[in-house]
Amino acid sequence: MKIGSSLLANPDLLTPRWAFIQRLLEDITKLRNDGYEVVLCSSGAVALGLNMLGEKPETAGLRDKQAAAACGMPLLLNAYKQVAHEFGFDIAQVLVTLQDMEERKRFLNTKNTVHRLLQGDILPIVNENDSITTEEIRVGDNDRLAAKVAQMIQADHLVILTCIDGLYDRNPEEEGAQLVEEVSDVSEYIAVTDGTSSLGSGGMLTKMQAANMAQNAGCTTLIANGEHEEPVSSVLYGQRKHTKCIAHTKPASAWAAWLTDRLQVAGSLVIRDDVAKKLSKEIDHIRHEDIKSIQGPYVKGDVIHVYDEHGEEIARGMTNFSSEETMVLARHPEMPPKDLLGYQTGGTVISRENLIILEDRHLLWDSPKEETFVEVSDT
Ligand SMILES: Nc1ncnc2c1ncn2[C@@H]1O[C@H](COP(=O)(O)OP(=O)(O)O)[C@@H](O)[C@H]1O
Ligand SMILES: N[C@@H](CCC(=O)OP(=O)(O)O)C(=O)O
Repeated sequence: MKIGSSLLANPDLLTPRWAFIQRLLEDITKLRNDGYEVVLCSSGAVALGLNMLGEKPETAGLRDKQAAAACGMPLLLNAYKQVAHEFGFDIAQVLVTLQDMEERKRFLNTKNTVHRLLQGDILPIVNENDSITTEEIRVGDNDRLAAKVAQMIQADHLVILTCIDGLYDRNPEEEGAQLVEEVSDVSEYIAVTDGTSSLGSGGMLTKMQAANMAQNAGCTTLIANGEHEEPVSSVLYGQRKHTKCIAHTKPASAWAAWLTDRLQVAGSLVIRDDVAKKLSKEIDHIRHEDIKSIQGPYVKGDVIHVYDEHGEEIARGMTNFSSEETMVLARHPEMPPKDLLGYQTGGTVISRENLIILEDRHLLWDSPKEETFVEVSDT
């Protein structure tokens, strides 16, 4: 489950909302007794740390927020620790960065830690390590981070608690806005997800993106207002209104889900239209001679996005070469790759087992700006 900042910090005083934490952990105790394994993804560190620095949410910059997270994290965890103690269980903190989710080895390492904590009956509390992340290398919102965690542990449900009853069919401030109770295709709602609460980071947009990632991994997302006596179980047991984003009946494998549903784009390729048309039918990998242009820099092992010549995203895959190496290979298709790179290689840029062709179920990313691509034909 994921808990937004405005539920954990008093929006005016920026102090912990003890009563909410009490209700939440009491409810988690009940769920644990009912046999659920719970992982918590908690926001609130930045909001709770601002007072110590004399900063306000509206005016704090990135450096202020990095420092505020360092101030607020112990306050947040202390609150959880104290209340969990009352209910007779232990908590543990798992602080992660973007790379821990995006790099396969680190992802699996984090997964082992979370599983070991669950085995020990300890409640893992996950958050981004905001103090050491910068604008370019951060997840930035805990909605998508929670979806990554759900994907990691192959969760059945992701419950996102926020300050509103769920997704509305238009700006919730607009007259006549209606709660959407069930969503299959989240792409239908991306256009109506503008804006956040005063303490929030991603608003409904990142909740929809998170729901899509979870769906693809076979996990149903429930988005609900946290202001309730039994904030989570009442949603999970269908006792009050919320938004349910239904999991796909044929979820991707753990590998395919990790590869496809990502938090940041490392780089991109544009491939020739004739190859793009045959992809998945006659062609199942990408070779250096298929490439029209490259957007880097990226390194070997990064997951890159593949576009056709019209800017439509068609696949994602783990690359066998850095962007520099790919360019060298693509510019000299007539030469043996071994001679170009100085080591034995076949020149396949994305191998079959590392290439996922996108389906309707995936939210597509906009093509990066044209000027950021380097044409293979330019010398
Ligand atoms: N279509 C929509 N339906 C519901 N909320 C929306 C919608 N579009 C934007 N929002 C905004 O999303 C906010 C919730 O997200 P956010 O502020 O990030 O909360 P949290 O801190 O819980 O993540 C709501 O307060 C609302 O202003
Ligand atoms: N990692 C940040 C929260 C980021 C975030 O997603 O906030 P929110 O939109 O309130 O869930 C923190 O602990 O303050």
